[in-house]
Amino acid sequence: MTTEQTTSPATGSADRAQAGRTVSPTPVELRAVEKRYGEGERSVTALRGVTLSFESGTMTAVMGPSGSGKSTLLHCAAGIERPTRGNVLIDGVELGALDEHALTVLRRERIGFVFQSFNLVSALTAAQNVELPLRLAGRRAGPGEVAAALRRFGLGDRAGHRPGELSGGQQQRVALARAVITQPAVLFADEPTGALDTHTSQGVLRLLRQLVDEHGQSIIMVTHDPAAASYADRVVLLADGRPVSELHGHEGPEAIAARMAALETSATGSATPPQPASGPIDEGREAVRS
Ligand SMILES: Nc1ncnc2c1ncn2[C@@H]1O[C@H](COP(=O)(O)OP(=O)(O)OP(=O)(O)O)[C@@H](O)[C@H]1O
Repeated sequence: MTTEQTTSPATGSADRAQAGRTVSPTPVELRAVEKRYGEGERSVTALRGVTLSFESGTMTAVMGPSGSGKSTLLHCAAGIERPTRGNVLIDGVELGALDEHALTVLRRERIGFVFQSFNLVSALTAAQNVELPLRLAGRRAGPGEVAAALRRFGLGDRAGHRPGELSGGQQQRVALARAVITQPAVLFADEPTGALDTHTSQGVLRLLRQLVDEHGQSIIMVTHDPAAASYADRVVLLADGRPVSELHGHEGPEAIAARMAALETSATGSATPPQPASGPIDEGREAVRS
């Protein structure tokens, strides 16, 4: 693993280094990643040689027209799908070299995921949902660890509530607490505000930003929403399975929307992205993608 300790760009990196966890300067790297679905005439090439790296302690938004490959990129980067060609590295570890078990362990320990549809386990309380990734890894939460995680996301008084008793914004905050309880190298967010109203979305986006600025979390977020992308340090625009341009430095939603509009005009095809799992308790494993 080619990791090194660093104290920048945010204090959280220092926190984690002090806690004994190394912080890679490049937590996620894609090298010439291609992804093809199916074979022969009916095959679809979703990613066409994508080379991208993502810096530690930054938030990147991935945007592009429908069918441009955003979800596929996220799923390949997170080790949920295997590329047809090319390499993905998480914390310097090449995913293609890992067998299914090792990949599962790496996903569980080093990757957090939040989805548009929250993917909480409906039969479990907020606290049990947050603790789930630790339990699946065969660990118990430290004393007060789950309560502290819930408080951090403004849910200190909701620990015993089940998802059905929580608002959409509260459910997404439980999902965020669950995604970062393992201190992942990277947090992937797939349309995290897609099911929320504007006001609630802003609350969730501010929390994501706070994770980056105060805790050094690296975040990669797919979104259709220029307002959501404006919270990112960097916006990568995809078209037809390739990155075609980038915006840097907290561009306003109008500038991002204008770039998207230009891309939309040259978009090809449309997509039905893979649907995330949802369901009863034993889908908890799937819900945290471990
Ligand atoms: N499981 C699959 N089997 C076959 N084709 C797929 C599969 N998943 C995605 N595709 C195809 O790959 C291409 C990229 O899909 P992807 O879902 O990554 O795009 P997207 O940019 O996330 O789209 P959207 O914005 O509509 O969610 C599309 O042409 C899509 O039809």
